[in-house]
Amino acid sequence: MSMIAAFYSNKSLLITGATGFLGKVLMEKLFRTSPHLKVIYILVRPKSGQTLQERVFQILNSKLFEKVKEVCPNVHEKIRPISADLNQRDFAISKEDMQELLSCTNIIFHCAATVRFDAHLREAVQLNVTATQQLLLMASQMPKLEAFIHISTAFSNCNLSRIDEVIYPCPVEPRKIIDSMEWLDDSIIDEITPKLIGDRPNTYTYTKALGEIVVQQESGNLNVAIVRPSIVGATWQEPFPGWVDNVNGPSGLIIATGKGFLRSIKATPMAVADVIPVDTVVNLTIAVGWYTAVHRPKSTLIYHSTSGNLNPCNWHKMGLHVLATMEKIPFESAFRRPNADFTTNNFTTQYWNAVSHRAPAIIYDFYLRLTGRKPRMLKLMNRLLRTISMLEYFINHSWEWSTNNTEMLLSELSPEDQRVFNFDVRQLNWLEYIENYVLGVKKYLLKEDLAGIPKAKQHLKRLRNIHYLFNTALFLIIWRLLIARSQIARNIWFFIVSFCYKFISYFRASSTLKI
Ligand SMILES: CCCCCCCCCCCCCCCCCCCCCCCCCCCC(=O)SCCNC(=O)CCNC(=O)[C@H](O)C(C)(C)COP(=O)(O)OP(=O)(O)OC[C@H]1O[C@@H](n2cnc3c(N)ncnc32)[C@H](O)[C@@H]1OP(=O)(O)O
Ligand SMILES: NC(=O)C1=CN([C@@H]2O[C@H](COP(=O)(O)OP(=O)(O)OC[C@H]3O[C@@H](n4cnc5c(N)ncnc54)[C@H](OP(=O)(O)O)[C@@H]3O)[C@@H](O)[C@H]2O)C=CC1
Repeated sequence: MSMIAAFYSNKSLLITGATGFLGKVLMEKLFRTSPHLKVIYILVRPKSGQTLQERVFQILNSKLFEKVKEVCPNVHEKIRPISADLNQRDFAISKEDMQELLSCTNIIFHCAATVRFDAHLREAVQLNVTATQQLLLMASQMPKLEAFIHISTAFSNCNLSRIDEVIYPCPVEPRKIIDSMEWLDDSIIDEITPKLIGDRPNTYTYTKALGEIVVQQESGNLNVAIVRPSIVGATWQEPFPGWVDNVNGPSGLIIATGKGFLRSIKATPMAVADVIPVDTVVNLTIAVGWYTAVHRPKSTLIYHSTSGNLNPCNWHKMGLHVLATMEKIPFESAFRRPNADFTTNNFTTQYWNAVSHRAPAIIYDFYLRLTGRKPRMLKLMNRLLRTISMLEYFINHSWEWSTNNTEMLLSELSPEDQRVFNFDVRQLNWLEYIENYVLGVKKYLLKEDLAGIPKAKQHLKRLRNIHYLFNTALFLIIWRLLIARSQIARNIWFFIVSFCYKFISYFRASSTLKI
């Protein structure tokens, strides 16, 4: 029997960000391994015209939760959605709900965040720092609380190249930043943002670092721990391989590559691609919840959920694996054949962006116009290039994360727990993982039927022929223009033609002689 699964039985948990990528996988695993847990409170806001109940219904009826419904048929009774907006004071939670949360919660998993790289500093501070502070205040009023687990990111200190499982200070105290956001207007915030974030690439990583300091400073007597995942990817094993439901991080780039939009990218091929499967992160998080509650470490422990130092894979290898998989499992209706070259400096990046990305988009838009349709490809391409430019920082640097606490925790688990809550990334086979990832993107994100693979392959063949035809036509046109204008080109042309003529004559003569 798993000790960790038994620990969560009969417990009341509170999860923020449960409707997000990581939160859903966390809920799924908790229900599947501890079907006797009492309740999971989730803080949810109404969104896209859906009520809380509709959002929960949609999650429970997704493929991700199919296995849960077998082991825990009354799962819908065990999820208690609480209307909350983490941007509001007291999260806009009703008095009754707040009372219930305060008196019943045993463990908190704080996953909610804005993960956008372009979030305005005010918005990022509100969600990633102030909301964490408020949640800690709530937690301090919970008599039954056993552990508070905060999800941060391994990139919160990405301005350093070697990162230990410790909290690093920031030059300006989070409390001062929180206060200043209340009275500074947007234009001043815009002006000071670059100075505050310093050598970090965006407000996301900066505010996640501030969030960690808040956890350390304001946790009082609570048992707290921080989990820092790196680049979270599709599931490795559970509940089934390759599950993913948003385009963040690598998933969007896999789509862009498979559909033939992304053909080159500025990346350091030998830099470590620190991707970590979402189920590995979730297993570690659940184990951390158990360990923090049961062992009550004296200080706040940080756990890195990274792959680089235990099972490294670089971007070059990953790119090759992705492309090789796309040969076998192509995506439907690709714009061009999947291919991806690495560029290493700004000049070649600009050149290939013009030649490989914008030029084909302009030609395609011209074709759309000719056929009476609205041009859209250049706009789409420009948005993609903007997105890529924001991700570039992470594929052009390498980091070394120590994983002492994570390895210590693994050694503390019973063999059964190591199996049920496996977060040993050394067992990950990258080739197999990437194949399942690409397949998962096709099935769960693009919702493409596998029966369409032969047609997709046919389409790629057609694109290859168009590519050859286009290149031949282009070559002939350029050559014709050159011959018309340059004596050197004419001389070369006559030389080639006479050489071919002589070669053919010699070949004919020798074959006649043999007869
Ligand atoms: C095992 C996987 C291997 C991966 C290999 C990749 C496959 C390529 C093979 C080819 C070989 C080349 C290999 C090169 C290396 C690949 C790089 C791999 C990824 C590196 C990712 C680094 C992430 C670092 C993570 C740090 C960890 C964290 O803690 S944060 C969590 C992650 N957060 C994010 O990822 C958020 C990033 N997104 C944003 O901030 C915003 O989306 C935006 C600011 C970029 C854009 O915002 P905008 O308002 O314009 O609109 P939005 O609605 O959000 O999206 C606009 C359009 O862009 C598309 N989109 C969004 N994200 C991505 C994406 N990651 N990749 C591609 N496209 C993306 C989105 O669909 C929208 O499309 P349209 O509607 O059609 O315009
Ligand atoms: N994905 C990754 O690559 C990585 C993620 N992380 C961390 O993991 C955690 C989870 O990330 P991930 O699941 O990918 O992110 P998602 O963007 O998928 O999910 C974010 C969650 O936060 C919720 N949320 C956002 N704003 C509010 C609000 N105002 N009130 C209530 N809820 C809100 C969202 O709710 P809603 O559905 O209503 O929008 C959603 O449930 C984050 O802390 C992130 O920093 C760390 C490293 C890498």
